[in-house]
Amino acid sequence: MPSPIKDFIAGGFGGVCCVSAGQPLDMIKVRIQTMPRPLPGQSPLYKGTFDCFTKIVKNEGFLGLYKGMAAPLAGVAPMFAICFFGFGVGKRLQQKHPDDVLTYFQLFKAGMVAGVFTTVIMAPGERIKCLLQVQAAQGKGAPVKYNGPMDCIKQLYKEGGIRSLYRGTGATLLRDLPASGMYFMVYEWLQHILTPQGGSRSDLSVGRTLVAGGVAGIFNWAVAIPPDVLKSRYQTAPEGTYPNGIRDVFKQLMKEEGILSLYKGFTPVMLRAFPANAACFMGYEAAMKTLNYLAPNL
Ligand SMILES: CC(=O)O[C@H](CC(=O)[O-])C[N+](C)(C)C
Repeated sequence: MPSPIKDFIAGGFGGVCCVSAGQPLDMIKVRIQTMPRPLPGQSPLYKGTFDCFTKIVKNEGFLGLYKGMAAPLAGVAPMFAICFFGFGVGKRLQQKHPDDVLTYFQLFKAGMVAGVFTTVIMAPGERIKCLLQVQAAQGKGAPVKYNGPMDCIKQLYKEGGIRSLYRGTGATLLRDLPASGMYFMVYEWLQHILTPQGGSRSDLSVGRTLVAGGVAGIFNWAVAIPPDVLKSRYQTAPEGTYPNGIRDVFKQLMKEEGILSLYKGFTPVMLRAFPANAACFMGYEAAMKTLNYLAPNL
């Protein structure tokens, strides 16, 4: 019988693996999604993923790619812990008996439950992360508003209380409910179809777990990118820019940049999605196996 505590601990370890493997490409994604629109005759700040990568390394050093990583590590490990815990809850809510096998649609719904759980941490975490990443994009010499994640939390709270910290919650839910559903359903589906006949899903196979985790990450983001673009814009805009929330962001983007702007950052997102989530599920499964060995009754 899967234990909620083990789901929580193993999920947290999966999150640490995910951030470590995915941070540089996440940085590139947010920089591309939020770069200012070039004026007529000007060339864009970043011409693409590789250009953005080389500019960050040239202007800020290699460690520039890992700027703002303390916040994701502190936020993402608990977020993944809650996410895997929430997935477990979502599954249990639909089972009459712990051994009941769920359909893929039921796994999708359990993933959506995980999405609801994670938003509590994800919404403020993403707001802080995006603000710090965009601030870093302004380069050396530009005025620094936030001196790190804690200062960012304090200032946001002072400016607008909890509401300001949680700005973008609707957009985060819009992104993470279907995306998390997809994430867990695809992972379980691939684990199932890649398990050889006569083998068991619970035998840990590194190759199968990496493929299933990596592809689950790709499917997660295929669904998540458009709401993610709206969310990043909304969460990093000065107060009052979009009085009707992401509806205003959507209208402005459609008017000024067209439908393709909803896929801004597609390349770095997809380049990150496979390794980051392969590492995440590998970390989760390895931690779960270790916990089952060390503490079978937990
Ligand atoms: C948006 C996000 O954090 O997606 C997670 C995968 C990733 O690439 O970080 C999945 N999930 C939202 C289910 C935690």
